[in-house]
Amino acid sequence: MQDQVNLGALLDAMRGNPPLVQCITNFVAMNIAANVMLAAGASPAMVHAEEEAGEFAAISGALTVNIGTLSPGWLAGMLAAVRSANHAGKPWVLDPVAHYATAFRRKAVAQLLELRPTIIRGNASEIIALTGGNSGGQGVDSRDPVDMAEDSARQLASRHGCVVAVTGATDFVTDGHKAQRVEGGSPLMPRITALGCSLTCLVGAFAATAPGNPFDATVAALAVFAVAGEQAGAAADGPGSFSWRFLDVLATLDAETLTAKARVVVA
Ligand SMILES: Nc1ncnc2c1ncn2[C@@H]1O[C@H](COP(=O)(O)OP(=O)(O)OP(=O)(O)O)[C@@H](O)[C@H]1O
Ligand SMILES: Cc1ncsc1CCO
Ligand SMILES: [Mg+2]
Repeated sequence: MQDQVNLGALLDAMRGNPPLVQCITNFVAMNIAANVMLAAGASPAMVHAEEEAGEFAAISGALTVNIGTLSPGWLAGMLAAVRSANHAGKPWVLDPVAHYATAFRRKAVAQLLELRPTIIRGNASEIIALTGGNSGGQGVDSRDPVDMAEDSARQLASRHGCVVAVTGATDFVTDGHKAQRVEGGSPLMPRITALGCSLTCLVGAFAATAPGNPFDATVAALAVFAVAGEQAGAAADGPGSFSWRFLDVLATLDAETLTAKARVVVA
């Protein structure tokens, strides 16, 4: 029997002591991800230069690394930040955006995986391809259902000793032993760019709050997105109004509502 994650307590704990999270994310995501973090109650800093990324990781509560708009200089900054986070015992989250698309990305992700991420968060196509499976992904967009990625997620979690989150219509989280699904969200979410990248940063915020429990931290971040996405989606006229409504709902979502509305089930 798996314990229920105490979602409301984790949200209050995160907001009560807003974690500084170093977010190395892509050019597309930087603004929306920072706004999502601030609305949810975390403290993001987009710091990626090789000259300072390692120093900054040492003073952050967690680090997130997203390869969406990769270049050699950024990769050097990512590797410096990850080595420093590992040295300082800080959790770090990998978002392997479209890693299957080019040799440069594949090599970068292999290097990052060797440095043992605490958590990997990706869409179904990305997670399937990380175990060498045939994914239907096109560029940064998933073309596979989450249930097709569940075996890959379990394998990946066991192989790398990390938590793996696959997101989509219903999310799946595993540490290789236990697994849970998070239902909710809105079909409008994949129609706005970089919400997955923003979610990766929020996973980092919860991991900073609960560094000893990356599984619960991941479920909590996904549940916040699922509940806020569902509420924003119910009121939105399309992707544009969804985007601002999502930020407003994130900012007002309280622990009681999160606990009452979240649909987290054992897988
Ligand atoms: N069809 C859907 N219905 C409900 N929620 C969804 C759906 N698709 C995605 N989501 C939600 O959208 C959020 C982002 O997940 P998604 O899998 O789209 O990330 P992604 O593909 O990495 O996004 P991006 O690369 O654009 O940042 C998650 O909270 C996920 O649960
Ligand atoms: C559209 C896009 N291109 C590179 S990264 C990114 C954001 C979604 O992953
Ligand atoms: Mg993505």
